[in-house]
Amino acid sequence: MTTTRAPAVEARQLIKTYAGDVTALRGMDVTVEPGTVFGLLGPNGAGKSTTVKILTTLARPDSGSATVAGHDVLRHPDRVRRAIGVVAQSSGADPVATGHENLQLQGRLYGLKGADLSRRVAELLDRFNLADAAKRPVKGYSGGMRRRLDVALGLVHRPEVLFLDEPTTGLDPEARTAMWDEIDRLAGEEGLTILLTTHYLDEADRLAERIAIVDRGRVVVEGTPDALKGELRGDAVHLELSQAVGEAGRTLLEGAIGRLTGLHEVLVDGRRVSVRADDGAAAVPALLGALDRAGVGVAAATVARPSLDDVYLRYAGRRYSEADTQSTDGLVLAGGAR
Ligand SMILES: Nc1ncnc2c1ncn2[C@@H]1O[C@H](COP(=O)(O)OP(=O)(O)OP(=O)(O)O)[C@@H](O)[C@H]1O
Repeated sequence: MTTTRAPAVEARQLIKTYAGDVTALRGMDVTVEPGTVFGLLGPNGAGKSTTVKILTTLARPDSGSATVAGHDVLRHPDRVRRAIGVVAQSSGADPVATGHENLQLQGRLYGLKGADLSRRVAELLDRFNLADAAKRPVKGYSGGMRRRLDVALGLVHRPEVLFLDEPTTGLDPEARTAMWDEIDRLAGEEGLTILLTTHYLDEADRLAERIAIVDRGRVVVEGTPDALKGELRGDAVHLELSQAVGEAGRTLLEGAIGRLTGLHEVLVDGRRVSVRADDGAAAVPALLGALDRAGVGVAAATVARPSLDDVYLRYAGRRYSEADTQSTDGLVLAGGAR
């Protein structure tokens, strides 16, 4: 017999307007199944942090409802707080205190004490590879160590649901990969439910079983990374012509390429030819042949799997990079999300 477990997180039609008439959420819906990693993906200002703030009881929606670990965030915020761990964008650790002291304090805040507290702190220091640095003040930690301590702090009281708000922003590539491995481990071995927000397409692709793409305060599309990418049929083939073609050449080429089988969405623009192909590798020789017969030289050809950036473009109607007007710091574009 199969039993259906209630979602670990369920938000329905959340609306939130800030002072100054900024509508941060315009009907946000999120459902996260227990024991899964869910990624809220979107550029700056999309509404990810506001959603997390409401789900973690730090902000109230104007309307809409939400439950976390089965508790209503508005009616039982205290129960929600006991069931969740929160790793905010900015570190909550005291920089003057040591890693050990920070964890001890956090544990006491959640009512742990004595041998139970000491055991939990030692376990987390070990687990997050911070045992050697445990007696050093946090201000001397590297970015990666601080972030690992932040996650450890969020886990002291053994929460059911962990919220990670941009867990790897500002980390170098090595620390980022280490954090990804850690998140994988938490989800896999400990059955923790994780809701993470991220700007990084490749991060969502790598970690999350399901992704919701958020744009202007609502989810524009949701699904598994593969399903989202699979919606973009086949491979993207890009050719660079040795010379730009004019209007007549464009029509001629689009016609010639369009007659080849297995190719769709042919677009010729100056020196660029973009085509969707059922099988990109097989399409290249056929394309080169067609262009050769049309007397057009080709300087370069690339075949790429569709990226989440392409999905974003399709559903949000703009490029991920264009949507992010405030900061492109570390933003991973199409190349990172293959
Ligand atoms: N306290 C606030 N007061 C006024 N406006 C706010 C406040 N917090 C967020 N906003 C605005 O609400 C919108 C959504 O912001 P939010 O921080 O939820 O987006 P985000 O997707 O988390 O962005 P980021 O990736 O930059 O954290 C933005 O237009 C933002 O400027």
